[in-house]
Order: sequence, then C-alpha cells, then structure tokens
Amino acid sequence: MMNQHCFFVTGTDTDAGKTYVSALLLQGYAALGITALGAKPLAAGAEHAADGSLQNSDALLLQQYSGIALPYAQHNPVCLAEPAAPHLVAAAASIRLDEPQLTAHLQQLQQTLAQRILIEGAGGWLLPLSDKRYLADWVLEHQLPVVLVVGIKLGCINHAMLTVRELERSGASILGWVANIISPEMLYLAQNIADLQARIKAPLLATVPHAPTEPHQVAFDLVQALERQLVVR
Ligand SMILES: Nc1ncnc2c1ncn2[C@@H]1O[C@H](COP(=O)(O)OP(=O)(O)OP(=O)(O)O)[C@@H](O)[C@H]1O
Ligand SMILES: C[C@H](N)[C@H](N)CCCCCC(=O)O
Ligand SMILES: [Mg+2]
Repeated sequence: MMNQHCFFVTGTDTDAGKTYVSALLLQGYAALGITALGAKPLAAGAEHAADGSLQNSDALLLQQYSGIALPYAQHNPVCLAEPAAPHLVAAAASIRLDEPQLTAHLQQLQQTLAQRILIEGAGGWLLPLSDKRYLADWVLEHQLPVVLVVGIKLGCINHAMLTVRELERSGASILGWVANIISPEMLYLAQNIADLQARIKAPLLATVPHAPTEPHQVAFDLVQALERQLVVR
C-alpha cells in the first residue's frame, strides 16, 4: 500500500509511558485525518472479558484510539494473564512465545488500510522472548523504526543512555524520543530534559507534561514532529 508507515514504540522501562504516548499519537493522527492503528503484539497482565477471553488494558486503549475498528485479537494476539516478564509467565504455563505468530500478526496489520501502524512493545527495549531472543531482535528483523519514550524521573538519564546506546549498537533506526514527564516533582526537571537532548542524537519529538491540561495540543504537536521524521525516510 502507498504511504503506509509502521513503527515501534519502546520505552526506558515498564511504566515509562509507552501506552500513554501511543494513545496521544493515535489521537493526533485522528486529528490530522490520518488512519492509524495501534497494536500491542505481546501483553502480560490481563483481565477476563465477558466472553471469557483475556484482554490487556494497554491493548484496549490502543483499540479505542485506533482509526480502524478491528477485533481485539488484531490489537493483541498474545495476551498473558499475569503482570510480569512475559517469557517467565509463558514458561510457567509451559508455552513458548512464538515469533512467527508475531510476524503473521504484523503482516495482517500491513494488509489493512491503515496509513500508520503503531506497535507498542512491552517493558523496555531488551524484553526477553526466550533464553536467546529479545523482542528487539524481532523489531530489528522487521526493520521497524523506533520511537523511544523516556519516562522522565530520577534515574532516567542512565536508562535513556543505556537504551540509546543499545539501539545505536544494534543498528535500529531511531525516529526520535519523547520526554514523558512521569515524575513532575523531579528536581531540575527542565535541566534533565535539556541534558538528555544534548546527549541523544535522535530528535526530541515532544515533551509530554504530566497530566497535560491541553492533551489535544500535545498530541497534535507530537504527531506533527513524528510525521516530519517519517517523511524524510
Ligand atoms: N504524561 C503522563 N501524565 C499522566 N500520567 C501518565 C503520563 N505518562 C504515563 N502516565 C501514567 O503512568 C502509568 C504508566 O504509563 P503507561 O501505562 O503508558 O506505561 P507503559 O510504558 O506503557 O508500561 P507497560 O510496560 O506496562 O506497557 C499509567 O497509569 C499512565 O496513565
Ligand atoms: C507487566 C508489565 N506492565 C509489562 N507489561 C511487562 C514488563 C516486563 C519487564 C521485564 C524486565 O525487563 O524485567
Ligand atoms: Mg503499555
């Protein structure tokens, strides 16, 4: 399909704000009139829906803000009940996290009319799938460019630089990073963000305030910045 772009949203850690920022991006795309689809291929932490199937709250949010209505399983094909490291939850249930299943799911999304496909990771960049494989390996194999959400809190400089170094070392394409303020009381908040901006070569797409008073404006600015990066590719 013409002009379809697919990208992966990773974070400096679990709870960095990948889903929060992804929801803003999907809202921004809706405002721009661009059909965008959000998915979380692998989720851990889920509740039973009315029909007895497991549903993860991140995936439900991505489904809610997607510009195309798809069945839940298209937004989240692999859903594990316990909110823990997915490979460990899978091992406890004697199941294997199946990369071909993730790939088949991605290919299905690419067959839709979505102009933008946002794939949210789980945890941070080096999220294990097995003893040998990480979700990052799958992302690299599929050459998905990456948006890094940095959860701005004390300790985030180390987390961000470790992640950026590994993204660069592995040859990932970094569209940009988002400063997501999860700890608004942090001392030297603005200086932390400026410091990261000086250290990270990839562009700062946007700073997302904590509980922004103007979420639509934040979403709009964020998506415009991301679009500027996507069109130069
Ligand atoms: N900018 C923000 N303002 C207010 N709340 C936020 C912000 N960013 C994140 N949060 C809240 O912090 C919590 C963690 O964020 P989120 O669920 O987006 O993290 P995540 O990186 O997607 O985590 P996971 O690894 O579980 O997918 C959520 O309750 C979310 O609503
Ligand atoms: C349950 C949680 N919210 C995430 N979905 C999974 C986080 C896994 C972290 C694994 C790790 O890096 O230690
Ligand atoms: Mg999430």
